[in-house]
Amino acid sequence: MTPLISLDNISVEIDHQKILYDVSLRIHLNQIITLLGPNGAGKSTLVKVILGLIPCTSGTIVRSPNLTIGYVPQSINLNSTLPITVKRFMRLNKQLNNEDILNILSMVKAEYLINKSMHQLSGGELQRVLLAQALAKKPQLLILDEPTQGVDVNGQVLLYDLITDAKNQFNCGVLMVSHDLHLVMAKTDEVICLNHHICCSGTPAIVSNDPEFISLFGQHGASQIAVYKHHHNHQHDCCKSPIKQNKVIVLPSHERKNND
Ligand SMILES: Nc1ncnc2c1ncn2[C@@H]1O[C@H](COP(=O)(O)OP(=O)(O)OP(=O)(O)O)[C@@H](O)[C@H]1O
Repeated sequence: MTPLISLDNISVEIDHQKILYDVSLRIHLNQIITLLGPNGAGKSTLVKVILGLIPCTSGTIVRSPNLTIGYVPQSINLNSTLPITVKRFMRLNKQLNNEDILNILSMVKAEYLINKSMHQLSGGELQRVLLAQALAKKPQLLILDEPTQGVDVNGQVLLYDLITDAKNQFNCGVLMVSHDLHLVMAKTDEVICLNHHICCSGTPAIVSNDPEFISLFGQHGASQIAVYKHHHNHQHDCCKSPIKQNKVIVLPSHERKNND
């Protein structure tokens, strides 16, 4: 199958600082890729390169013809002096009529927000509206940069479910930056760990029924605990998370509490 986008040996240098080097990846339709790595690893930069917002210093990018990309940014800056309802925000996409807006909002369980001010939305509600706007163009590729920032655990579970539903509905490829390993892994076809270069990648699998996770996240959330397979036969220092070769990740209890 032809990839939606292919990156080959991409490097990005800004002010003589190497932010990315030797990054190669492919994203296909109907595939979810999760990008993880420590702060400052270049994840957002890579996303911007893929979006065409930042040029690469070397390497090649090939996009499939007329590729449509829906993008959910890390955050948006709304002018607090300009009131804007969810409906008006959705209308910034001029091709949408009222029915389209309602349909796409109901897809992300946000139709009840249609007349609410964007400034009054909770973190989870805002992310769902941003997701709706990204989905409104029926993207072939959906890109999300830390979509669960400021969202509580139940909201995170819902958001990842909605992303998976969207992938199934549109058969699109999905690339998301996420730190929510324990929630996102069961939804992910491929994990890429970035620390200025791709230092490891692998395929996750579902683990089990840890009673503590069940009590924290409920049966549904607990079913999403990660297994991470490290494909390389060498070690890197990039992965802050407890990723070991072919080992199950079990988050330490203090991290679980932090995620509460
Ligand atoms: N326009 C820029 N000019 C100079 N340096 C930049 C620029 N954009 C990013 N950087 C630097 O590149 C590095 C990678 O930044 P980036 O935001 O891509 O990391 P990240 O992995 O997304 O981090 P985080 O997890 O904290 O969001 C950082 O050291 C950052 O300061």
